[in-house]
Amino acid sequence: MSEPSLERNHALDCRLQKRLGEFDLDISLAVPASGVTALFGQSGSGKTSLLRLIAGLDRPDAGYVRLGERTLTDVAGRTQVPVHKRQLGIVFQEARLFPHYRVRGNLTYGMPPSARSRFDDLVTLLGIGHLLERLPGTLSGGEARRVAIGRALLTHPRLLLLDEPLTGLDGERKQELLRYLVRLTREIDIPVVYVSHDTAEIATIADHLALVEQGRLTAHGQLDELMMRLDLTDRLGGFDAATRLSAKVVDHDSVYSLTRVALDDGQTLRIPAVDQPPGTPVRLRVGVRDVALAHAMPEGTSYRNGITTTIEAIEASPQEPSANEVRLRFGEQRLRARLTRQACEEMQLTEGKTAVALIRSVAFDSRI
Ligand SMILES: Nc1ncnc2c1ncn2[C@@H]1O[C@H](COP(=O)(O)OP(=O)(O)OP(=O)(O)O)[C@@H](O)[C@H]1O
Repeated sequence: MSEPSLERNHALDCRLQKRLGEFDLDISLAVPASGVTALFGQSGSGKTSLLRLIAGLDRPDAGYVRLGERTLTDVAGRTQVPVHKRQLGIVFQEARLFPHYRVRGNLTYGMPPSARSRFDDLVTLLGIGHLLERLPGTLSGGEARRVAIGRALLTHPRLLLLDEPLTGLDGERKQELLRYLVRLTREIDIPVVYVSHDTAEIATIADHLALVEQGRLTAHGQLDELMMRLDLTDRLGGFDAATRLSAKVVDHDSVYSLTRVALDDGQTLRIPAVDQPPGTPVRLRVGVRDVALAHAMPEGTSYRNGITTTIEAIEASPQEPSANEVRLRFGEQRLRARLTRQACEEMQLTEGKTAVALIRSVAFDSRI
């Protein structure tokens, strides 16, 4: 098996083959050195099997795993570094805490002295300070997982592996843990591999996406870029075709409970109030159906937001015979819209033309 060259900006490189009964896994994956990489795929596509091979819990039939310059697995070279020596923080669906140790003991178990200075910050970040003297049996599912994540991080890992960390939690607990995870992954300088089949969860937390289908990696890259790919609309359909936009808070309008945010080319949008000071980066989500196009900003409309864009591509929607997918560019950012083919024809929309994208204010979700 030939090995692709090791790229320096990757935390982890692997090429793994494994036969599991009838199932055949054959995946090459490079995990970027920063941000959250989501492994996304249907149930049974091979996400957990891949994670177990990376973690060293299973041995591949062929291939290798490298963490930076370090080889963790190499079948040809007969290398298989044991799980606890891999410098990986691993959190599976069940928290797997030591039942007879208090939370504090669970957190400090295996903690190197160098991590002591980070203990207080991490406990605060995960909101588990009030739980330190409790036994795991008295914790809720979400609390136990926060402790498990804290414990994994205090071992000084070079990569954090999270396997469906929100599974089994109810709606409110799920949102709460997701908020902690988003904050945590922004603050820590450790790359994260995040396994999930929940598109809303991934859209909230992930920077990169690896699409796993039937034991193969079928698409891989920045999530925002993949969501712009019209050819993936069907397979990423669960993401409810949308664009994620990065913006910065400019100011607030307390009378109407709106916040004005600036896009990277200076154009501004009004979104439902976000409780963040000016200058804070926010991520916005705009559904493809929440965008309309006009030749110019119309008068007397309920649309509050118009962005001047250039039409980059127009393609027939694979999902709706009556619709076209339109990709628009402004500055360095892009936006997708789904319009009827009839509207495109009547407005004579063609690639390269200027169009104003009209977006309903209420269509924005800020990233927690
Ligand atoms: N030890 C095993 N023996 C036989 N088949 C296995 C074994 N382990 C996994 N499989 C099969 O491999 C496939 C991939 O399983 P895997 O758990 O990796 O999927 P997944 O994408 O993580 O699914 P889910 O989202 O449901 O957790 C499944 O068809 C599973 O039945």
